Amino acid sequence: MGSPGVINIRDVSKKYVVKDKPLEVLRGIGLTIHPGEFISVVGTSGCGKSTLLRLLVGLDGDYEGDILVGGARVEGTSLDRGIVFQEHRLFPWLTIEQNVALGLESSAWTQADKARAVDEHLELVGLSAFKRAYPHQLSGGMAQRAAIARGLVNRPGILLLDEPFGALDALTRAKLQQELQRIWQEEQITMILVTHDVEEAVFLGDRVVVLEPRPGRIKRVVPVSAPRPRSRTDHEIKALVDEVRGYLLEA
Ligand SMILES: Nc1ncnc2c1ncn2[C@@H]1O[C@H](COP(=O)(O)OP(=O)(O)OP(=O)(O)O)[C@@H](O)[C@H]1O
Repeated sequence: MGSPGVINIRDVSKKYVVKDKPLEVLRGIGLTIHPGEFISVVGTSGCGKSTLLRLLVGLDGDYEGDILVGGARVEGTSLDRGIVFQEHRLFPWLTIEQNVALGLESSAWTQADKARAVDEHLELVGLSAFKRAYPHQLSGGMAQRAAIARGLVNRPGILLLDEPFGALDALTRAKLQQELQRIWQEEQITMILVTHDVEEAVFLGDRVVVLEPRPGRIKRVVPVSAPRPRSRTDHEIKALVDEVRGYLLEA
């Protein structure tokens, strides 16, 4: 675990059945994601972003085309792919430490290795002092950091993030974006972030995938070559934010 494989998404299409009628949500999605890359996915509401993440994580195997990780077809969920959602999904009756340890439930590690990994990941997200606290004692941003620790504790090669900062205020959000950038650089894993926030997508991504709706298709893949650590006031970042916004308005 830990060394991410290349992800090949080949001609992926997905339909749901709504009221006995097929609803085409994704059509002909093709993308190769390199190990250690940070990919941001943006698109208007309902264009299939979360659906694409569900297919990548292996929560839904009912689609056309292929999704391969390290050459092997995605079949169900895997300890090698962590996921973080918009709501932190921490259990209120467990401490932060116990919640993070849940990410290791099905791992074959020894208790000592598990305890060490939990401590290291609480440290990574700056929550060591809160390990014995309960979720209601944390702010929204701290709870989301705990969810990121839980997603990473198993040392997956890939972390999928579905609007992880969507419910946070602007300042907390900006802080967590910086943190996520640092964590991604430290962990050297592949991250795929779904977001509505174009600035966030450009600030964090090596490439920004712009989806167009009905059915969801890739409209553009925009490379972001600005050096890291990045600044939001960087000219290139600002110009790319405008460019991506332009594509979304056309979509
Ligand atoms: N389980 C399901 N059954 C039927 N339709 C679904 C299901 N899940 C999603 N859909 C439909 O698929 C389309 C894409 O949904 P999805 O959640 O992937 O979009 P999204 O781009 O993530 O949206 P948002 O940005 O609003 O979160 C929507 O029209 C949604 O109603």
